Amino acid sequence: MTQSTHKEERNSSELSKSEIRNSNSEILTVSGLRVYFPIYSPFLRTVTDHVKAVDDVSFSVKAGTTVGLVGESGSGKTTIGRSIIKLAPITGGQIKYRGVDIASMPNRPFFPYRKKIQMVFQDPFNSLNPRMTIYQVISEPLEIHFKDWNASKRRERVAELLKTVGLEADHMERYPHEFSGGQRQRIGIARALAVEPEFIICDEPVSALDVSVQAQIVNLLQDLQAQLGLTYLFIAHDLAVVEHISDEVLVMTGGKIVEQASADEIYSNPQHEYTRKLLDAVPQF
Ligand SMILES: Nc1ncnc2c1ncn2[C@@H]1O[C@H](COP(=O)(O)OP(=O)(O)OP(=O)(O)O)[C@@H](O)[C@H]1O
Repeated sequence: MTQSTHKEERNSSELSKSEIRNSNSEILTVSGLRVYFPIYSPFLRTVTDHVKAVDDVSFSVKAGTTVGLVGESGSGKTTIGRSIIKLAPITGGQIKYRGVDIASMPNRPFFPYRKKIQMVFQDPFNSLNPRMTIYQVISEPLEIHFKDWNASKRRERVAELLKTVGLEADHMERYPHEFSGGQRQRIGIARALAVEPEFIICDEPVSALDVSVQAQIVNLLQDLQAQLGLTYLFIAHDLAVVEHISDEVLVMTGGKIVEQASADEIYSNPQHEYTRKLLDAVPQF
């Protein structure tokens, strides 16, 4: 990529960020999404059934907002997140990003969308390669998406990203095991931010952390949303975690969305029995 093309790309991404902040339009629309995993019988040597991990799911996410996706383990939350970035095979339905159907898109044209849509994973320790320095971890997506950047430009960007997530620039020479769980999640967030995404799928980003650290990471994500106009799909198994960060909440069980409402409505007037069950599990202080 030439320097001028790169500049144009940065300008257009800055333009789209201000558009995001100023618009309240839908950035992601999922319609009738199905993800069925085949169950193969080694005895019969054929597919005998399917796990309906995601079964006719529809929802949309407005730009600059957070949609919380809540449900118990195995309800299909991660599969939805993974299907948005083509890490899970889509059986049927549509996923539109800014009006373009990305579900049916081959990998090559999907590449620029993959830059706009990033994922933050649950377990920061497992998701970071222990043999890579923090510089290598964060600069990896830069090498993929900004191929014309030289090493000094990448170092500059990594230093800036570390400061953005509340760490020090000289942390880039260290290894993941030298950081606490909360710091490692900050590193995971810096890596996701590296390529200037618009939309971040946060897959249980605080579930592995102590409660006090959870609040710090949720606050950081909220600050970043305000600064950068980010849109989040925030996955959690616990309604308490999504309460403060979500504008809308989707409640999921058995591959289906059973309730969809604003965070306030979900808490004050839950309609579905399963939502009430999840609320009963929220600790009272
Ligand atoms: N690659 C796969 N092959 C077969 N079945 C799968 C695969 N991935 C997920 N599943 C199944 O799909 C269902 C939904 O899984 P998923 O991980 O999306 O749920 P989840 O709500 O995110 O749960 P958790 O919080 O435990 O990750 C589960 O029954 C799971 O076993």
